[in-house]
Amino acid sequence: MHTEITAGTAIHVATETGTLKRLLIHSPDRGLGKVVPSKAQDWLFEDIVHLDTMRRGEYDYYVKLLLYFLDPDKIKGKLAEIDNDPTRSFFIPGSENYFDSNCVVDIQKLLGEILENSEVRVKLTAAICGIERCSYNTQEELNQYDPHELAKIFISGSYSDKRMLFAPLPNLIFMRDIGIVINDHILLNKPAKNARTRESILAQFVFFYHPMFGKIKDSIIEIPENERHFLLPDDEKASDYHRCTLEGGDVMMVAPNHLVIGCSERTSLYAAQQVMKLLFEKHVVSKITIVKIPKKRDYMHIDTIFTQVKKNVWVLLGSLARLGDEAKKQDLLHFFGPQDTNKEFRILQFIKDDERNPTEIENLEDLLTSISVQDLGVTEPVRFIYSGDNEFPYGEREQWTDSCNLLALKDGVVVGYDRNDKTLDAFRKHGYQVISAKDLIQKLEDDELSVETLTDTFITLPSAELSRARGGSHCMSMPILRVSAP
Ligand SMILES: NC(=O)NCCC[C@H](N)C(=O)O
Repeated sequence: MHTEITAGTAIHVATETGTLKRLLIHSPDRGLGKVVPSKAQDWLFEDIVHLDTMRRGEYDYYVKLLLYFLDPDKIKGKLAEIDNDPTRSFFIPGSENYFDSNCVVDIQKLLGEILENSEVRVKLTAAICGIERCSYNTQEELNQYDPHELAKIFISGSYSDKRMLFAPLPNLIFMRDIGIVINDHILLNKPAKNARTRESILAQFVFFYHPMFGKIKDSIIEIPENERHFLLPDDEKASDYHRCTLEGGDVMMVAPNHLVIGCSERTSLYAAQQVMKLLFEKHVVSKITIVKIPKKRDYMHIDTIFTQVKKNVWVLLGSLARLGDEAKKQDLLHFFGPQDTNKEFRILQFIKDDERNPTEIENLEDLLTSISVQDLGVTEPVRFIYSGDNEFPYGEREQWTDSCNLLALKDGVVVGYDRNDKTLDAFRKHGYQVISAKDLIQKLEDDELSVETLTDTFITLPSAELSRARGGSHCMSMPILRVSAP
């Protein structure tokens, strides 16, 4: 396994909290600095962002942290030099000082590498120019570009001289959504929103052509479109039962045998059903749970309402969980049937070869308990930490800024945003130490702490700008290799 990790070709994810060894990310690029207020919502941002703060003051900490955990040789001993470089060259793919890790991998680097092959360059340029309606001359011109500069253009939508060619891809920082590793397979997405279409084409080419994924080329799963859908008038398509869309934030590999799929604003029931069929046929997993959540911008994907912290610990939004139901039952007004968002909430579990007899699971806590106990073999009590400590109105407020969207670097050690004070208090009450990424990185650099001995820790990332983009550290990662603790 070790040689494979160094060579960078092992692909395997079977849990949400096994020690993270390799992942795909994308650092905020120049395209994010081009979002204007009138387009922010079309491009799925709540606001425009300050790019320099987002990079230097926030995202760069995420990268440094990931390097300390996954590839420390690339960073240890160099912190002062990195922090004192006003050009941030350490973080810029293609620059002389770029960290260039096989473990913390920016998709832009992989894209540049596949574009070095002229056949791939011609095909991908034609595909991008096709969806972006570029002229033939533009297509010819792009084919002549340096491959790594072309990768930047495809992602940012603009030339290095600042001219815009097409829209940016501000959401590519949310790498989770472009695909998901399920054991040793990769499931590619089918984005629900036009703003994310180009991302999925770039990802498709990277997964099919980059040698990092060469060994599993036959294990890349694409969901076929539904032929019934083609014949519907446009105005019926959006609400259509046969719509086929799926985004990675709705797919969670919780245990080697068990995949959870969210049906949400972004992932349709039809797509979930297709994935189930394909994965059961290929014997990739034996259990699939579908969690249907209200189609609301606030919830977007299931990883915005719950993520796993440790084999026996989960963070979740109380109002969509059992706690929310109990609170409602105590409110006599509920007999008069006010709007109940939970009525759209449903959990069904399907077992391979008995798909026609799914089991209904009453609430999120029961599902998460069964994953911890039955699938992961936990013997200690299963614990739930609620967004905003489930105190009104902080549960909802902090969920909006990604309190439930945490990335586990290893079992019990998670990264999340610093702004969710009540959720952080809840973590402290459950015995977690809370430490800022900045302090932790310095302590790792000074050998005052070590990654190996860290347990039950919440690492906070600065998040004023990042949270405007509507995703957290779970969304910003696409794990490719995790090694589970015995
Ligand atoms: N998995 C996630 O929840 N990803 C967050 C995606 C945020 C992005 N602005 C979007 O709306 O698609």
